Formats: sequence, structure tokens, C-alpha cells
Amino acid sequence: MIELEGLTKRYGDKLAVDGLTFTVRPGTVTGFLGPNGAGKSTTMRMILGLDHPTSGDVRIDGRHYDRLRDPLTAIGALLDAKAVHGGRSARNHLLCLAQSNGIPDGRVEEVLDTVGLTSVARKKAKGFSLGMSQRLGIAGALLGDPRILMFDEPVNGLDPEGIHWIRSLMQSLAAQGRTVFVSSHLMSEMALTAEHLVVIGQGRLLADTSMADFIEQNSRSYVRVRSPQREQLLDVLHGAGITVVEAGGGLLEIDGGKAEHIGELAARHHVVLHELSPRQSSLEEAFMRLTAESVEYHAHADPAEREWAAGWKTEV
Ligand SMILES: Nc1ncnc2c1ncn2[C@@H]1O[C@H](COP(=O)(O)OP(=O)(O)OP(=O)(O)O)[C@@H](O)[C@H]1O
Repeated sequence: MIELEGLTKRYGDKLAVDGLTFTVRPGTVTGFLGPNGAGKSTTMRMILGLDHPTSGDVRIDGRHYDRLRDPLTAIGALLDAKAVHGGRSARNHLLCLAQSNGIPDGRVEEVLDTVGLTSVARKKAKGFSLGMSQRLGIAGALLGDPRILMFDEPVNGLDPEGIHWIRSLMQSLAAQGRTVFVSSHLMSEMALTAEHLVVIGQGRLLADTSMADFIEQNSRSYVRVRSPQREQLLDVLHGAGITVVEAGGGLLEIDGGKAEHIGELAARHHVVLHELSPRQSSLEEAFMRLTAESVEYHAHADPAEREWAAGWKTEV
């Protein structure tokens, strides 16, 4: 279990992590989500005692990281796959880690096998692809057979096979009763991997919820309509007691409506439609809406799109 209590980190006048309180529980994969710069890596570094909190507290199975007797047997982490001595072979890298942490040498072959690196164990780590480096980093995290595992953006830069492998590995570790805490900035990826979600934005907690609840609360089905006779269409829809929202770019959206019903209604009143499409909002959209206010740097300068992301749709 990882417990955060008012965890805060300030760099100069930048509040990177702002009073985070939540618990990561065993037996499930907990996704740690937030846009770039939200404070995920800083939080993970504080969990591992690599950064000191400005205030607040974080405990691993009830203890601070620096009070753990054999840290690698309590918590294993992959923070930066490239943070490996490149001149060493994969096997030697793991042997050094094992020996300096009182872990039997025999464990090295086991973890090499688990991550599928046995055949390249003699190769120098500097020649490894990103995917192989990720696997080596994960082998290091698994070395002490810890009850808690933490991975920072483990699927970044991986091919679909690598992503599938990491996803299954995390789920099997959780099924063994371990605590698995994994960060990502992709909601779609987390939806396939995690059972629980912690979402942060600008260092602050935005959601701490089960994935099932998040999906239920955020799966919105709606019909998108576009017509050159917008005003007539609005009259028809309002006349039928249907609520319509403006979605920008001349598009209208009708929550929970049936496309057939709207199409027939428009036809009966001779209103031309240029678009009539049933839609389901994606979890990525729900995540963007949740975090829109807290994104540091907006990729889209278009204010209409920003409003859309923030969920500021107006009824018309
Ligand atoms: N050593 C540091 N000195 C100053 N500012 C820092 C430092 N480390 C992080 N920050 C700032 O703190 C904020 C949080 O950064 P952090 O790397 O924790 O976010 P993140 O959610 O992991 O983002 P990303 O997904 O981009 O890695 C950012 O604004 C970052 O610029």
C-alpha cells in the first residue's frame, strides 16, 4: 500500500505537487493520470525518497522509503528506462543491483526470463532499443520480488506487442495481490489496464475513482447534427421538446437522442441535414474535459476547441 497525505512539492515559485492525499491499494492496477507537467513524476520521485516533500507525507506499507530495511524487496520502480550504466550487459546490470541489495544472484536469471531478455542478457545495455531498455528496467523493478510496483509511463515509445506485454504483466502482478501504480498521460491506455484511477492536474487531485465508475459517469451518447437550415431545425427540435447544445463549427449535439428519430423529425418538416451521426464520447474526451482547466500548455490555440475540451457547451 502507498499512502500520500497532503504531499506537496514546491520548486521556487512553482507548485509541482499540491497537497495530494490518496491511497494506492494492493490487488489492483491503479492508473496515475495527468497531462504533461501535472506532477506525476515528481510524486513518484517523492514516493521513492528521491525528492523531499516541501510538506506532507508519503508511506510505503506504513514506512518512509528511507526507513525500509531492504527497499527493493518492498517496492520496485521503473522511472527512467535509460537510466542504466550503458557499458554493462543486461545480466551484469541486474547482478550489480542484486548484490548491492542482498538479493540472491539466482533471481537475476528468473527476472531476465520473465521480461524475455535471456537471449540478449550478455549484450551491452547501450545497444538496447527503447523497448528492450523498458524490459530491463522492469526486470530491475521485479528483482527484489516486491509487493509494490511503480512504473512511470512504461509504454512510452513501445510497439503494440510491447504495450500488450506490459499491460498483461501489470495485470498479472496485481492479480498476485501486489500493489501496482502506473502513470500515463493517455486515458485510452489506462482504460485497458487499470481498475482504479487517480487523476491529477497542476499537482492537484482531480479524481480518485474506480475505472468502472469513471466510465459510467463519462460515457455520453449523443447525436451530432449539421444543417444548412439551422434555425428551422432548432425550431423543430425545440417544438418536440428536445434539448440541443452548440458544439462549435455549426454542429449541434443532442444528448441521448436517437439518430432515426431526429432524421425522421427533420424530414417531416422538410429540413435538410448535412450530417446526422450517433456518437459516443470517448474516455480520452472525458479525461480532457476533467483536466482542461489545469493543462499548462494548450496544444490547440483555437479558443472554440479549448471551450469544447473544457465542456463549456452552450444550450441553444
Ligand atoms: N527539478 C525541478 N525543478 C523545477 N521544476 C521542476 C522540477 N521537476 C519538475 N518540475 C516542474 O514541476 C511540474 C511537474 O513536473 P513532473 O515532471 O512531475 O510532471 P509529469 O506529470 O510527470 O509530466 P510529464 O508527463 O511531462 O513527465 C512541471 O511544471 C515541471 O516543469
